[in-house]
This record gives sequence, structure tokens and C-alpha cells, in this order.
Amino acid sequence: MRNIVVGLAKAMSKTLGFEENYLGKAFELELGFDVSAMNLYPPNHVSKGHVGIGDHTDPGFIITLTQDMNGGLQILSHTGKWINVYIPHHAILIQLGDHLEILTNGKYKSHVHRVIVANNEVQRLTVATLHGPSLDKVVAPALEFVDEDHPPAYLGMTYKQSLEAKGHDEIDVQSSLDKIKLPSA
Ligand SMILES: O=C(O)CCC(=O)C(=O)O
Ligand SMILES: [Fe+2]
Repeated sequence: MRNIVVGLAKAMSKTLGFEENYLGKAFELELGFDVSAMNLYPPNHVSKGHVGIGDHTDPGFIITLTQDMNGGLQILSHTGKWINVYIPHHAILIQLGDHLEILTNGKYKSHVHRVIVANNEVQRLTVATLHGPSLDKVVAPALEFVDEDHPPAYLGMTYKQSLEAKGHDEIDVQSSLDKIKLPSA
């Protein structure tokens, strides 16, 4: 998995117009910290209404998601519509994390997603792994993404701060972006 993360960091660095180690350095990825959360959704689960996990974004650089079957994951599109996510068998879904949004000053978005469970007739198991920067690296909008038309949209924060913001048991369902968003953004 590390190889995938490092490879994607190189590819994204180039897509953003920088040399291939740009994101690796910005996030200190050689010391990158990963956190996995396993989610088990029982069939026809309605104890919290239809929602298994409410609207959220995840901390980190990227998030990989593996699952035993499709059903329930939705991503909010830029037009405000919830889109059902179908992940092909044996594929890994790659999502962008909060720290990529912070570093790129909002150019790359950490997308809002949720899990709807009430319609699932069988149990679903997923493993979400947050691939982070190093724990103590303060990630703030990089100068390359800041100019007169794009003032800094976020304060800086470490990956550790965002993981600790809501406690260990909830690190998979929290977003820290609201806490560090600047008023002008
Ligand atoms: O189980 C899923 O489909 C998504 C889980 C998720 O978003 C998370 O653990 O942060
Ligand atoms: Fe998530």
C-alpha cells in the first residue's frame, strides 16, 4: 500500500506541475502515518435512521477503501447530488484527504461522503486506511497555491491534531477543515 501512496504522490506532484517529490516532501511521506478503521454494517441497520456514517471528510493525504461488497457509500458531487459509489471487485477506492485540500489551498478537494445502510440486505465490511503526512508536520496552504486571487483558505494543522480532534474511536468519521477554515474562504 505504501508503494501505491508514494506512486500517487509522485503522479499528483507532476499533475500539479511540480517535480515528482513535491508532495512527498511537503507531507514528509517517508515518515507518513497510516490509520486503518474497519467498518461493519449489519444488514437492514436502522438504529440511527438510514445513515451508517454521516457526512464527513477524512484527514490525511489519501484514503484507501477496500470492501467485501458494494452498497451504501455515497459521495457528494460538486453539484450537490449524492452519487452511489460502485467499486469493482478486488479494486481499491482512492479518496483525497483533508491535508491535500489544505496544502493545495482548496484546489484539490477532500470530498464529502457518507454511508447509507438501511437498504443493505446483507452485512457489509469495509477497511478505510488514512494515509497521512508525518504526525507532526504542520500542513498549511503552500505558497505555490496562494496569490492575490487565492488567499490562504486554511490555518495550518498537523495530522496528529486532526486525528486527536475527536478521540481515537472516531478518527474515521471526522473532518477538521471547518475548524481551520479562514473567514475569507
Ligand atoms: O465504509 C465505507 O464505505 C466508508 C467508510 C468511511 O468513510 C470511513 O471509514 O471514513
Ligand atoms: Fe470516510
